Amino acid sequence: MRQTILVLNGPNLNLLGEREPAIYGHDTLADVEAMCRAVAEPAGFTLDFRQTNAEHEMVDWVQQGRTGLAGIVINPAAFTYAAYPVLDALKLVDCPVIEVHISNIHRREAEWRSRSIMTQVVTGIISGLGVHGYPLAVQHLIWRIGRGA
Ligand SMILES: O=C(O)[C@@H]1C=C(O)[C@@H](O)[C@H](O)C1
Repeated sequence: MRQTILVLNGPNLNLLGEREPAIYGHDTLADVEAMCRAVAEPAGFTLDFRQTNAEHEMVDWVQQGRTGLAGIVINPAAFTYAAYPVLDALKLVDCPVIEVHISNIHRREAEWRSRSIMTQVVTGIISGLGVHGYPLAVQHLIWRIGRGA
C-alpha cells in the first residue's frame, strides 16, 4: 500500500509567519508541517514535507515522486502562475495531487493572482482556508486511499 504523502511548498513560504501576516497568517511553515504530521502519522502514513525557492528543485522533487506516492499536496506559491516546467512534471504523476493556497487566490489580483495554471492538472484545489487547507488536503488523500480511490 502506498504510504508516503509528499507536501511541496514553493517560494517565500519559508518566511511564512513573518511574510505578510495579514494575508498568510502568523503560523510558520514548521507549524504547518506539525499540523500535517498530526493527521498523517496516526493514520499510518509517512509525511515528506519540503520547501524550495528554486523552480528546478520543485521539478526534480515532482519527477522523483511521479510514481509510488499515496499523494502530493502542493502549494506552488508564485510558481502557480507561470512555472510550466512544474506543470509538465505534475502531468507525469500517478497519484492524486491537491493544490493548496493559504489565501483565496480568487479574491485577489484578478488579472494574474487568481489564474493558476496548475489547477488544470491537479485532482482538486483548496484555497482561502488559511493554513488549515494543508491538513485538510492530507486528510482527503488518506480518505481517498481508504476508499481505494
Ligand atoms: O495563498 C497562498 O498560499 C499563495 C502563496 C504565495 O506565495 C502567492 O504567490 C500566491 O499567490 C498565494
